[in-house]
Amino acid sequence: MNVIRYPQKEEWDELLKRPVMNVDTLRETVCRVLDDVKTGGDRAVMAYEKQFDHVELECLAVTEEEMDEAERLVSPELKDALRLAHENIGKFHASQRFETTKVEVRPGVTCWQKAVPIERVGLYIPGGTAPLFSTVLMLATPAKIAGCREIVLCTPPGRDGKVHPAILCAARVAGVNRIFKAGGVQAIGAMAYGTESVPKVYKIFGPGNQYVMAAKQQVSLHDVAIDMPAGPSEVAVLADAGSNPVFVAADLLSQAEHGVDSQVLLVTTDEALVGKVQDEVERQLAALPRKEIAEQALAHSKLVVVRDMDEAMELTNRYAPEHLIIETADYLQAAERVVNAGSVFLGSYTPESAGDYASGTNHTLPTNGYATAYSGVNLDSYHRKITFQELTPQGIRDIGPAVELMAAGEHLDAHRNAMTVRLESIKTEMK
Ligand SMILES: NC(=O)c1ccc[n+]([C@@H]2O[C@H](COP(=O)([O-])OP(=O)(O)OC[C@H]3O[C@@H](n4cnc5c(N)ncnc54)[C@H](O)[C@@H]3O)[C@@H](O)[C@H]2O)c1
Ligand SMILES: N[C@H](CO)Cc1c[nH]c[nH+]1
Ligand SMILES: [Zn+2]
Repeated sequence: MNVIRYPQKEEWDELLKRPVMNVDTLRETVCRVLDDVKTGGDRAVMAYEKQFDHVELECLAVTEEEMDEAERLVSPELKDALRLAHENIGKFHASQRFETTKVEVRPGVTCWQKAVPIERVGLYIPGGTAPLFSTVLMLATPAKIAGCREIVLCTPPGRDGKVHPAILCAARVAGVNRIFKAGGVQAIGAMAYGTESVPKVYKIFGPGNQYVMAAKQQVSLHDVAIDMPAGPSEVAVLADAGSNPVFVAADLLSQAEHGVDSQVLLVTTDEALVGKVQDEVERQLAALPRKEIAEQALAHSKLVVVRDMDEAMELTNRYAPEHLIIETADYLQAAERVVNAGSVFLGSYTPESAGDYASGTNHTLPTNGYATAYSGVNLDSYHRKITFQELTPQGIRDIGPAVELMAAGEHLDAHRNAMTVRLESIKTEMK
């Protein structure tokens, strides 16, 4: 990991750059695969499954027999863990339910909003580097609470042509309706356009690698809504002289192991902590089975020493990390100053792993600086808000003249007239 001591502000942008792929190469692949899926349907998806996932499929849909087989293969302990996580995620997301309140903005003018579930949603579950069955719970649990009628899931199969059993088990726990074997760009295309077997959905959710993230952004231009850009994982850890280097190193490695393009950042006010964290990273890394992946991610990760907490906060807010762990003595005060982050973990005993799996918050979060503008997945992501209004004759009298005037000012006479005919009708009735 590169150590950067007391960088000048002019150096921050360079320092905070993510290890992203060449945009043109990415776009070229993404557009080609999407076009093929749009025209070729299932056959194109299967051809790309062969090319990218090295698997020959005869059909994309997961069968009931495969679901039952998965149920037998997953240990009772893991099933219990899935149920515990499902319960906590459910509790937290159910607490986000929207209450409809009617507001009488003027006498006779009443407005309200209603949250209506998106009827058919598509969930993408990553499976290239690791089978992220926890993501099934993160995406399907709020979809179910929101009341989405049809929950479709796509995930890349293994080389044996099967979906990882824990993904299928989690899907059953969370109430997913239909599951398809498709990964990467071809999965996003299948859900965006629909194929012979995969239904076209109204909104696609879920994280993925840079191909998946770029494909979601591409289809969102014309074809389907998406939750947000959620790509390679990242974490910034904010630490001071009192922080535990063992915990800090563990937290950095927990995200570095996600993928070679993950990025982890330590921001500290204590120069002496850097060496201790470096030693710990080396020690813990040696014991990791996914050592090679984490090593590559660490190559473009940084340990940054800053002058004080003010600078630390400014730097992390500029970075807008997907996850921010604050392990400083004054973490509650620091938390107040967070403006840009996907999800924040407070104190020494709150590792990001807690939120990744089981505390209840959602782990599907904006990356690559998009935390400046997007929220992570939450209950509202599965809703549309439809507004309603009702005007009485009293309301028409109250706001009618203003509407007439404004419509005339915009030279929209038909708009003005829709109000005028009502005002006249009220006058006539009163006579
Ligand atoms: N932001 C979040 O909320 C969040 C949450 C969980 C995971 N993640 C991230 O999701 C990512 C998962 O990535 P992954 O690769 O393990 O799984 P993935 O399922 O996202 O990607 C695997 C698919 O990528 C496609 N692919 C691979 N190489 C390709 C190529 N050269 N050209 C075209 N397509 C190609 C294949 O079709 C394959 O099925 C990780 O980066 C992880 O950090 C992010
Ligand atoms: N940290 C990931 C989001 O960036 C989510 C995850 C799933 N499994 C483990 N971690
Ligand atoms: Zn993680």
